[in-house]
Amino acid sequence: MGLELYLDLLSQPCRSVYIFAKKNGIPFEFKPVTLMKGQHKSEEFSKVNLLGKVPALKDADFTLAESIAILLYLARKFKTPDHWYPSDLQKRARVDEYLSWQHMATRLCGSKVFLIKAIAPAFLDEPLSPAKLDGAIEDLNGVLKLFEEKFLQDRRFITGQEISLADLVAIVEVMQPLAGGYDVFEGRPKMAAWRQRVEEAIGKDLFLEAHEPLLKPKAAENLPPELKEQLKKNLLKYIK
Ligand SMILES: N[C@@H](CCC(=O)N[C@@H](CS)C(=O)NCC(=O)O)C(=O)O
Repeated sequence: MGLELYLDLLSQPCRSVYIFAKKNGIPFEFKPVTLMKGQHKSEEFSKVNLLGKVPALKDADFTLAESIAILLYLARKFKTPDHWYPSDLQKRARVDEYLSWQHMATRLCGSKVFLIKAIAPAFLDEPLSPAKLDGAIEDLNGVLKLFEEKFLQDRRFITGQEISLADLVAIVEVMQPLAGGYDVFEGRPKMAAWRQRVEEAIGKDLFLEAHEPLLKPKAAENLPPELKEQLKKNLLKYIK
C-alpha cells in the first residue's frame, strides 16, 4: 500500500500538507475526512490517528499525526528541494523558530476569528457578543504585527530569498480569517506582497485548488442533532 494522506481542505494544516505533497510530486492517495460530518471521530479514523484530528498520514503500516511532523517526514523521505527545510544551520533554525511559534500565535488567533465569524453562527442559538470578535481580532492583529516585524522583516520569504515550510505553514493559516471575512492583508502591504510571492512560488493554480473548499464553501448539510451538538461543544472549546 502506498502513501495515504487523510485530509479535509477546510483545515489549514491539511492544506499545507496537500500543497507540499502536490508541489513536490509526491504520490499519495487522498483520503477525505470531512470534519463537518464528524468523520474525524469515527472508529475507522481512530486507527489512523487516535488524536482524532486531521491531517494524518499512513505509509504502509506506519501512521503519523501532526502536520509539522508530516511535512518533515515527507521532506526527508522524498528528499524535497533544500529550500523547503534548508540544510544551512541558521536558515533551518529560522524555519524551526517559526514552526514552533505559530501554533499559539498565527494558528490560534487566525482560527478563532474564522470560527467566530464563519462557523459559530450556524451552530449557536444566540449570537456571540460583539466583544468576543473584537477581542479575537485585536489578538490576531497583535500576532500579525509580530509576524511582519520579527519573522518577515524586509525579506522576500521568512528565511530570505526562497520559500520554506515556514511560509507554507504561515500562508494557510492567514487565509483562514480571510475566508471568514476578515481581510488580514488590507492595510498590510508587506504581507500582501509576501502573499503574492508565496502564491507564485507554490503556483497559482495549486494554491487556488487547495483553497477552493475554504473560499467557496458548499452549503452546510443538515447534520444529525447529536453530531451538531458534538461539533458545537468542540467549537465552544476553541472560541472560549
Ligand atoms: N497540531 C495539529 C492540529 C490539527 C488540528 O487541530 N486539526 C483540526 C482541523 S484544522 C481538527 O482535526 N479538528 C478536529 C477536532 O479538534 O475535533 C496539526 O498541526 O496537525
